[in-house]
Amino acid sequence: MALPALLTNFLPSSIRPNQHSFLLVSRPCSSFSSPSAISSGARFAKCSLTIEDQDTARRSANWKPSVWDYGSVQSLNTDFAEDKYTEQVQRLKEEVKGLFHKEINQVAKLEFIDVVQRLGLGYHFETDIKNALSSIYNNTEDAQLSDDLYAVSLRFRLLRQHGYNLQQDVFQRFMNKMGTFNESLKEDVRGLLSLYEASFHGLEGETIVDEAWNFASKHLKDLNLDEVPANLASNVSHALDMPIHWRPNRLEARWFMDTYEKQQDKIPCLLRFAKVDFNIVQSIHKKEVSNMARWWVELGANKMTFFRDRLVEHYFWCCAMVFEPQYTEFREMTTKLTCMVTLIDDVYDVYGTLEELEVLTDFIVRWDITDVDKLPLKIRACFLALYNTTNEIGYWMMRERGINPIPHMRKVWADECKAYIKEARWYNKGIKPTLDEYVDNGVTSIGGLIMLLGSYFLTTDKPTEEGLDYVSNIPSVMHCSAKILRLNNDLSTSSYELARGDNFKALECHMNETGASEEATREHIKHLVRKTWKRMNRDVFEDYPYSGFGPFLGACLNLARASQCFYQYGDGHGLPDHETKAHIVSALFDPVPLD
Ligand SMILES: CC(C)=CCC/C(C)=C/COP(=O)(O)OP(=O)(O)O
Ligand SMILES: [Mg+2]
Repeated sequence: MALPALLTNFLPSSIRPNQHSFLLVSRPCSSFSSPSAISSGARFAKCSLTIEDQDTARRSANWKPSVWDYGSVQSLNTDFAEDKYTEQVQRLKEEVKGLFHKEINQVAKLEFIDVVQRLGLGYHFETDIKNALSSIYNNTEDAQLSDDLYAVSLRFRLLRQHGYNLQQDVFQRFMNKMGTFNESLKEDVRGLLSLYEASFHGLEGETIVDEAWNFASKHLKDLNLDEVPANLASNVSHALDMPIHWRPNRLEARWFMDTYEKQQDKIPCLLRFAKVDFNIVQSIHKKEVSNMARWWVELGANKMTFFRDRLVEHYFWCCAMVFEPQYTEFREMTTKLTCMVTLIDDVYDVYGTLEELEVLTDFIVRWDITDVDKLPLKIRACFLALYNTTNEIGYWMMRERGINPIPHMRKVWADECKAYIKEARWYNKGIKPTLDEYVDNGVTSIGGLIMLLGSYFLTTDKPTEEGLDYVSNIPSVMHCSAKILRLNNDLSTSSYELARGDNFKALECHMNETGASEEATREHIKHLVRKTWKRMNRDVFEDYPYSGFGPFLGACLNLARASQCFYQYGDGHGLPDHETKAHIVSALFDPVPLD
């Protein structure tokens, strides 16, 4: 019997135990034409055409196939799920819990909390951390907490992270009459680094925190790292690459374990706990991603090669949003929704003609499959996949949690498809929107809103109609998260998108509107990203009227963090065979070695 295309596409090339190469697909793939420079203004640049579905001329993105072998993903080893590790972790947890009650000075306590969080263990000690920070917030007697740049910045960062709106004035004593930081502080590398990390917790209008960011960034970049102790130097490079506040916690934990290991004053039971816990949680994630691979293969999604086949990457986005072990339903169902986002995004951006997309939009807005045969075969299959997946999740929610989210999900899908069709019309009519018009629409067309809606109702035991209404009306925190995702995406993908024939993205809109250079435009968009982070930092301080919002707020921050990481070095979603692959291997597939 001939193998279906999916299986022949994903046969493993070689198997090497103890490495994850066996998970990777090795086969020649069509080369992706390199993008023309943005600044060349290639508005309707070349794209290859193929004839499919009723002889319609279509664009093609020549997507690279998945880098993962789905057969291997379905049979991942989940050794750390065994009882012996769970028992070990319980013992270690008790031991570490005891350390929270040890009498140590306030700065040492802050450092301890920071290490616990960076090792990925914060979720085990939410109450202990809350209690410790509350007493540190109320302590005004420890001189080091107000006079030492390192300690003041660390305290500011951790308190802000946990919802205390500490005033920016705490940095005033390090500044001169000109309103800038004292130049002598540039010798204090540890202090500068701590100030730099703290400055990412600023709010709009906080000029002192902005100045802190300018000052610390400049002097950290100017350092000769060869003259700095090795571990500190490595922390500085890591921070300049991406601040802690913008990093997905699982990736940070994996990196930080190796760094902490080299620290002279490390606490061995804490490190051991971090390693074993990481591997246990990873085993849960592996089980989930293998379930997802099974679903994807059974769906036969490979037969629709005109969209990006990125199942594992989609799962990784969801895992970055909410990683804690108890949220399997969120990760699995939202992975399915994210697959649908990519599928439908590619139908609108590349595959469909404007006329077909107008009809498709009408079907999605009406949420009605009557006369679905009016749609061309492949587009019909996509619509049905999206429709069935959404309804299946709605049915599960009704059965398990007694509430029907389908009307809310329908609304978000409808809004998303209306945003897509607007972009398709712009493209087809040669309309060049202003940056504001574009971003306003782009926050919806990036697809994150459906994932964030899911992060409310799929992580809450008792979702309510009021909570669903609130989230589906897109509160500011959710809007900011999607905006950061959109801007980061455009910073990295628009040159490719223009080359294959897609609408103007943020960069081109701004360049077209203002005549600014590509370089200046990139700086402007990065500035908008930082500005949006500041708004989101404030939004998480708000009092939310509904219970069970914790994971939702975390997911908003974490989706933005995931976008910082996926798009940091290019299009890590569309072309995921570099940094994204390495991230997935280290966070999802490779256990931490235990000695
Ligand atoms: C986190 C999410 C939503 C992941 C889903 C993948 C996705 C649609 C990415 C953006 O694709 P793109 O680069 O083609 O975006 P667009 O076409 O909107 O510019
Ligand atoms: Mg697209």
